[in-house]
Amino acid sequence: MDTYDIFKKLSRGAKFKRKEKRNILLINSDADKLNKLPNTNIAENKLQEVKMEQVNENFEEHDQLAGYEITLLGNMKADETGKKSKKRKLANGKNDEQKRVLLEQEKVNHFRNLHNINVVGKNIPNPIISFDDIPIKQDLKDNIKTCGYYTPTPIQMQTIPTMMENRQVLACAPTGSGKTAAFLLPIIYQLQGPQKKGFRTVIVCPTRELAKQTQRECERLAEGRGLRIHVINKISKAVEQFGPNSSKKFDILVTTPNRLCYLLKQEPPISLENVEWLIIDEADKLFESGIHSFRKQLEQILVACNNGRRKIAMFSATHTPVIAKWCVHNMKGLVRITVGQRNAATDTVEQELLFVGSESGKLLAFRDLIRKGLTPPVLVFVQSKDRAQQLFSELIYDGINVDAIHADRTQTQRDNTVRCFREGKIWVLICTELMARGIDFKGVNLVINYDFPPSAISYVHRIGRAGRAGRKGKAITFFTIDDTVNLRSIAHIMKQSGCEVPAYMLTMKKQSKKEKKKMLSSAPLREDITTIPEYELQRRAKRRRRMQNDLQLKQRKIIERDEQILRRKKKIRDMMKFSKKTKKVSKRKDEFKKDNKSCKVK
Ligand SMILES: Nc1ncnc2c1ncn2[C@@H]1O[C@H](COP(=O)(O)OP(=O)(O)OP(=O)(O)O)[C@@H](O)[C@H]1O
Repeated sequence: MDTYDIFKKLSRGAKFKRKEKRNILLINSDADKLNKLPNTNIAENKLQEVKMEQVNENFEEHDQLAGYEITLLGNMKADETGKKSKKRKLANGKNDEQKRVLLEQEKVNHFRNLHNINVVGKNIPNPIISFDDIPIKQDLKDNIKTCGYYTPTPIQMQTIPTMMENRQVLACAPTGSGKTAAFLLPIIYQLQGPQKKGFRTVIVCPTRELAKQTQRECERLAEGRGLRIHVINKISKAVEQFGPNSSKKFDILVTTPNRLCYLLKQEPPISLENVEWLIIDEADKLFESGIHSFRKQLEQILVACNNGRRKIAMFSATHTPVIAKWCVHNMKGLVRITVGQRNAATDTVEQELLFVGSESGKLLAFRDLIRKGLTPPVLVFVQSKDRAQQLFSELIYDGINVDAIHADRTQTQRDNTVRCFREGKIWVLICTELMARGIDFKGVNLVINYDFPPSAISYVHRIGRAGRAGRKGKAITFFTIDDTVNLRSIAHIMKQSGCEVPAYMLTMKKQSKKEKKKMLSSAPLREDITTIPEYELQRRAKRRRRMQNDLQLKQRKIIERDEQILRRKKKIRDMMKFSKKTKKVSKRKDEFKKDNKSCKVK
C-alpha cells in the first residue's frame, strides 16, 4: 500500500479545501516514514496518531503565535463541522436522545461564546448560569448574596462546576473578574465543615497582603460553616500552632511560598499530607524565573502535598507558555479555561499614555493632575522603594492625604496603610510592584504609572487595580524618552482594549529578548524624584558627608580612649599581682628566718 492509498483510506468521506494544503503535506511526509512498517493496520493506527499529533502541534503553535488568543469562535467552528456531519447522520435515522444531546451541546457552546469563555479539555462540565444551578446548601447561597454576588461572573460560571467535579484547572480571566470566589466556592463546598485532619486546602499567593485579602474573602463566603482559615502571621508561633504536634484543628491555609517553605523546613515539618486542593493564585508570578523566583519553593510545596487525591488549580489574569506547558505535563485531566483574550487588559479601564519629557516632567505632570482635581482613591506605581519614599516626601506637603507602601516598611505599617486606604483615610497611595497583583481596593478610580512598567504583563496587572468588578476606572502612564524600549508592547495592549494609540507607537522597533530580560532583572536608572535644586542637593550631600566624617572621628576617639583605659586597668592589675607575690615571698623569708633562729637556740 503506498502513501496515496493510506491517505485515501484515512480521508474517506472528508473534503479538503485547497488552502489547507499544509496539513496534508505534513501528514504525507510522516506517512512516508510509516509506509515502511510491515503491518498495514499498525501503520494506519500510527498514521491516525500522527495526524492527531500534527493537529495538536498546529494548535500549540497557533497558541503561541497568536499570544494565546484562541477564540471560542475557532472552537465553535471545529465543533460545528464535527456536528454537521453528526447531524447528517442523525438525519439518516439516529435516535432522539442523541439529537437532544447535540442540541444541548450547541446551546452550551453558544452560551460560552456569548460570555467569551474558551475551554480546552475533555468532558468539561457545562457552565452555570446562576448560583442556584450548583448543588450548594442554603447557608452558602446566603453568604454569596451577603457578599453582593447575585450572578456569577464568566470565570465563575465555568470554573465552579469544573472544580466541583474535582477537575484540575488552569484558569485565565481579566483582572477584577472574580477569580478568587471562583476557586473559593468549590473549596468551601467540598470541605463542608471543620475536621481534625490538619490543612485540607492550601492557597498560595505571591504577597502577604494578597494572602490576607483572600483569607478575608474566604471567611466571608464560609461564614457559619466553622471552617478555620489561617494566614501565617508570626512565623515562630506558626511552627508550634500548625506543627505535627498541634491539635490539627485547622482547614485552610492561605500563605506566601516563603513562609510555607520555612514551616516545611522545620524539624519536624508541618504536615500537608491531607491537602486535597492546592490553589496557586497569580500562578505566572510564582512561575517566573529570575532572582526573585518562587519556582523552587513551589516545587517543595508540591512535594509536601503528597496526598494521592491532591488536585491543583492555577489562576491568573496573565499566563505564559511555560506555565501552560507545565500544567499540560503535570496535571491529569486538565481543563484550561480562558475568559476573553489572554494577557489582555480589562476593558473597563480607560487607558492613556502621557509623554512627560524627562524625570522632572513627571512631578510637574503629577502636580498638574492634582491641580485639575483628582478623584480619590488613587494608586501611584513607582519602580523602587527609594523612589516611593522620595515621591512621598515630595507630595506630603501638597495638601493631599498620601502614604507609601513598600517592602522596607514593617508589616504593621503595611497593614495599617492598606487599612487606611481601604477606609478612605489615605487618598493617594504610592506603591511598588508589591501591590500590582491581586489586591482588590474597591473603587480605585485612577492608577498612575509614575514609572513605566517593566513589562506588558506588569502593565496589565497594575492598571487592573482600577475598573474592578465591572466598575469604570482610568489609568495614566507617564513616559519619557528613556521608556521607548517597552512602549510598543504596551501600546499594543491599549489598542487591543480599544483605546486610541498613536500609529507610530505600534510600529516601533520590537523589544529584543535581551532588553526584555534586562528590564525585568533590574529597574532602569532614573534621576531622583525631587524639586530641590541641584546646588542645594550638593550642599546637603557635602554637609552629610562632613557630619559622617565628624561622627566617625568622634567614634574613633571614643574607641581609642576606651582602649587606653583598658590598658591602664590591666597595668594596675599586673602591678597588684606582682606586689602580692613579693609580699608572699618576704613573708616566707621571715618565717624561714624565725625557724632558723629557734633551731640555733635549741
Ligand atoms: N459574582 C460576583 N458579582 C459581583 N461582584 C463580584 C463577584 N465575584 C467577585 N466579585 C467582586 O469583584 C471584585 C474582584 O474580584 P477578585 O479580587 O476575585 O478579582 P480577580 O479576578 O482575582 O482579580 P486579579 O486578577 O486582579 O487578582 C471583588 O471586589 C469581588 O468582591
